[in-house]
Amino acid sequence: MIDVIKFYSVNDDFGAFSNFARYPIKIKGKTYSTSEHYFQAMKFESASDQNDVIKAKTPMEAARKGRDRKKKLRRNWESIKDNVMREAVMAKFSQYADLKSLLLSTGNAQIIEHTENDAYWGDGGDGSGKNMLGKILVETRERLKA
Ligand SMILES: Nc1nc(O)c(N)c(N[C@@H]2O[C@H](COP(=O)(O)O)[C@@H](O)[C@H]2O)n1
Repeated sequence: MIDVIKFYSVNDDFGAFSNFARYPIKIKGKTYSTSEHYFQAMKFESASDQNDVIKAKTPMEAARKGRDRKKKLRRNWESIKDNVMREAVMAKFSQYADLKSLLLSTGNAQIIEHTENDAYWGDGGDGSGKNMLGKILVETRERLKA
């Protein structure tokens, strides 16, 4: 029984867990090319800034646009970002039966976004990061089991 699952690249065994995986999601009647597009677009209040992210051709481009500090970040972004991620991840895993099965197939394993590029959503590469995305995936799995 695997008790720790690590992912990062979309080509990893569990690469579908990455927000960069190409699964369009629908939230409040709008379609986003990936969960990364949704997450990055929600950083902004202005519809034109959101649309600029939404129209990005790749999740990496969406991330670059979302990280562009020339755009005006939502005032309360730091306090809402975990819930925005929860919403994106739940949308993705509830809208695709194959993804839901993959997530449920991990049983009770810990899930870790393993990367030195990210010490908040990921583990920072050496385990010192918060691994918030991994934790939200586990939370989502438990909600989908219920
Ligand atoms: N592929 C990739 N490259 C990076 O540089 C990353 N930091 C991540 N992590 C993902 O980035 C998203 C959040 O980005 P913000 O730094 O909050 O803008 C989130 O999807 C992480 O899983 N991935």
